[in-house]
Amino acid sequence: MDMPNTPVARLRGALKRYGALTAVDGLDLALYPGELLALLGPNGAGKSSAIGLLLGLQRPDAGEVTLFGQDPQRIQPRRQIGVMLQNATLPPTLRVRELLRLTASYYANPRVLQETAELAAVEDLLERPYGKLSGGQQRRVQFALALCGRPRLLFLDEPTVGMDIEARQALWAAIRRLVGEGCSVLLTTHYLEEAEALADRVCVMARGRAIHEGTVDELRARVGVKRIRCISTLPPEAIAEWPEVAEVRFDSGRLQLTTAEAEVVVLRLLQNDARLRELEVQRAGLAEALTELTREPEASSSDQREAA
Ligand SMILES: Nc1ncnc2c1ncn2[C@@H]1O[C@H](COP(=O)(O)OP(=O)(O)OP(=O)(O)O)[C@@H](O)[C@H]1O
Repeated sequence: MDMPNTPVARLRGALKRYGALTAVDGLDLALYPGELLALLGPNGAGKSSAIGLLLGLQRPDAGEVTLFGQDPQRIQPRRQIGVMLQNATLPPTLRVRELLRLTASYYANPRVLQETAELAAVEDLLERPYGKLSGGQQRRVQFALALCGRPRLLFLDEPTVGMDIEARQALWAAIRRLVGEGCSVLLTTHYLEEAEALADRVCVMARGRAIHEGTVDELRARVGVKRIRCISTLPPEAIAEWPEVAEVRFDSGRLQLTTAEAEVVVLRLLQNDARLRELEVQRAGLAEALTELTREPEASSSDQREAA
């Protein structure tokens, strides 16, 4: 799939191992100017490791990593990014105003302090020592620090953890505004509604790899799939031939069908099997779909991945 622009951040066949564990397993990922890409996936999928590679915090064992077309450890690309990681440690005695001034001084063309404070909704926290703030307030300050340098690219690793609903929605509004100004954003989140609210594109990771990439609508379309369970005398091989049926399984005496057209399939089942019993139709939610997408395929493959 060709995109017209050059990526602002890119991983090509990136591999990162920690001892015997492969955290990032030949990952290709590209982020384009002005887009918000959400990186989704279960705990340990490799999202933070992928961000660590893009930030130059870790070096890949194989593959290529570029930030604005350059090595991420070089100062020029680093000056154009803002970062909000999961475990930020900041000096607790410094006041928020001081932290913002200090961080802004690293950038060539930072925002004025008032604008940063307003964007991140930290105006009322400016005179408070960082260490005395609540968890949610500290996250807002970390967001302010990430955007104060007017970055072209923002890395937001689970930015709204610990925030109440109001703070979360204010942060979403701020992110939208930044993207509207042309800033690119790489976001990781476990809140699917956050990805739905913000992302142009999502990349679902599992076991260090990208297993699904596309728009939120495309992910939703996969979610649109329903599961039908029933006890039937119809042979599974015959049902597998029905055009609306994507998958047939036979498990503990029950048929389990996957389909995007549940009503049509239910009708055919009822028409063809007068003795059909225990019919159930389940819709996969977004969270369920992600679980489905990222399920460990075989015990053996995870054993291989973590083999000592
Ligand atoms: N510094 C490290 N040393 C050893 N193993 C690590 C290190 N960092 C990450 N890992 C392992 O690499 C794998 C990927 O971890 P990573 O933090 O990238 O996942 P993640 O998708 O960001 O997870 P989460 O959603 O929990 O933040 C995990 O199995 C983790 O235990």
